[in-house]
Amino acid sequence: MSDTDPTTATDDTLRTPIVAVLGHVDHGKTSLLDKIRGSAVTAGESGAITQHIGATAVPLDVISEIAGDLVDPTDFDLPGLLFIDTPGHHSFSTLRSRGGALADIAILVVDVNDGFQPQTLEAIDILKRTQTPFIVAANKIDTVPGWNPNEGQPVQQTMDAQSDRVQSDLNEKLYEIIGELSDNGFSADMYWRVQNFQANIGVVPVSAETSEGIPDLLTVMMGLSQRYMKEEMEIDTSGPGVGTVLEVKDTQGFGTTLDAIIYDGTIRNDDTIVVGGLQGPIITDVRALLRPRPLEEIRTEQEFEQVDQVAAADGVKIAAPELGDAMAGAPIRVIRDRDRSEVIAEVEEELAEIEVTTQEEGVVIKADTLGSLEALSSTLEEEEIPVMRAEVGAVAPRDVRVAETAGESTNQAILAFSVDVLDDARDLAEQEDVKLFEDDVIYQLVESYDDHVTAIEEAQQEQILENITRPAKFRILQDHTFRQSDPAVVGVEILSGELRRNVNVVRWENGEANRVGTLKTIQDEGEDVDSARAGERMAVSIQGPTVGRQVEEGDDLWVEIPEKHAKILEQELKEDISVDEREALSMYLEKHRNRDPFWGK
Ligand SMILES: Nc1nc2c(ncn2[C@@H]2O[C@H](COP(=O)(O)OP(=O)(O)OP(=O)(O)O)[C@@H](O)[C@H]2O)c(=O)[nH]1
Repeated sequence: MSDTDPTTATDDTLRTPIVAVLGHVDHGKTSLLDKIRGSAVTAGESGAITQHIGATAVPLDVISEIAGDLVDPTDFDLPGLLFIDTPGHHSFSTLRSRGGALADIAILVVDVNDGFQPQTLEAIDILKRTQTPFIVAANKIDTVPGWNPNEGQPVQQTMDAQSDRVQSDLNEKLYEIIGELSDNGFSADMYWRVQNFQANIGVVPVSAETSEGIPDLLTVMMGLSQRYMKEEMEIDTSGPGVGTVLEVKDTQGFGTTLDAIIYDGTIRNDDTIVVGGLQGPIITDVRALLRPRPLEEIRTEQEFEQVDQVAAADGVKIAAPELGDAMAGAPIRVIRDRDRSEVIAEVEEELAEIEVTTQEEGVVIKADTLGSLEALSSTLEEEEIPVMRAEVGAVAPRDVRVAETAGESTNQAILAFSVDVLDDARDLAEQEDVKLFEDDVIYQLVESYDDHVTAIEEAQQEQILENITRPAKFRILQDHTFRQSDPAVVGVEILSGELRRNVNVVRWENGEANRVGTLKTIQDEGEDVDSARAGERMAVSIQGPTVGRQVEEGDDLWVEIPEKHAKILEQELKEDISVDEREALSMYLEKHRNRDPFWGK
């Protein structure tokens, strides 16, 4: 272990704040992280920046070197910042700790040209829900037309050096971002105007390309943590370690291992730990704690070196037996001198805390980590989409078997978030007509499911409409009786609605609807047609009446609508029928309701 690495010094009582980077795709999360790492490597002496599992630690002296005049290291006693290496809110929601987000603070990256995009909003929702303080990095300022880059400079300095037009162009874009933040319930301003970072979101213009504004970004993050989070950073680093599983993976020579972030206490290479697993807590003995070798030694035999212990906050790879069932996003707790059952109970509680509500009827959801399962489930809850089964892991045939049992056809679906679908599960799903939805973006996953539901509902609606008698009113034309009876064939004009074949026909007499017969065919100039619309004139055959007796030329006739159909039409399908039909329906209902006010209700 290097002495200059503050994050592993066990006598520290203030731990490193954990920073996550979120934002819309391509807005520059990875570039920004790379730039921070790169600047740190350049600024620090060799070895000052250590490789960690899943995270990059940037110590305070390196930050102050990058930030120059902006930071006076004597103002700070926090050891630096620990940046989580995998950007994006997917990893952010995986990175949970007891009671919320693992990250203490976040950077929301927004492309100045692109402004707020769907994933920006999704990230904001997650930050709100987890109550994580954040600042906004308004990225790509170097792309403003006419921009004159000043590599690595503080942002106000480089902005002042730009032409008036460039300055006003950039300001306009920045104010748009501030406006969008305010639309989402956050009061925000340029960071140098923000007095109270708890009440206001600071916007830091940066370029991940030219490093302009990077000094400011680090300064603001450091200041924010020091000012508002110092108390939360006060931990007993010598206590038993507490952490979160980032990833479960095979490591050559060590079998299944856990990449984990320890956010409290210390983990030692002879500790017994409790880890959240698919079937409940796993109790196992640490075999080795691994961290990447320093860069200069990387060519030597092994990628990892063993360490005796790791203190919060830090990333570590844990090798131990029986980790096959461990879940990404699950808690890890060291037992050491604590009561074993108490620690197990704590892990159980933490697992139970991850809220995924399931119901008897609903869809099946699968996700790669507990955190993402929780995030997906909460999105579905907001959308009122019921979930029947929720699990971490790849989609397997038994998931299809479960989905198949859903009563509603819309629920015979599996929503798979960032997980594999086993080949035999895919085949089975196709065979059993269970719909599979796969995506790495929650809102897109939910959107494609929604589209599917809409399509099913529309098809069902059409099916219902097809089997329902639709309203129409028509008049027998004068001098247009082609045949008097058996069946009567007369010329008619459709007055309202759409007339179809094979319907019963009524005539209103003294407030009563009297059935006169069944309309069998409709002909347009000698050709059979299925229907006729208002305004059209047709020849129709009606089985039952004799013209001159039950019906007369000039009579107004109506399609007879069964009461049940009338009710469905009025209550459920009103939006799906034409204006014309709606008009015919309301006249028809009115006639009935003159006699019986509750008809069709
Ligand atoms: N000119 C300029 N280009 C940038 C800047 N930051 C990022 N880019 C470019 O924008 C593109 C996307 O950047 P990434 O860092 O991959 O974006 P990301 O948000 O990590 O994207 P995902 O990981 O795919 O979600 C890349 O081509 C970068 O080179 C910037 O400040 N200026």
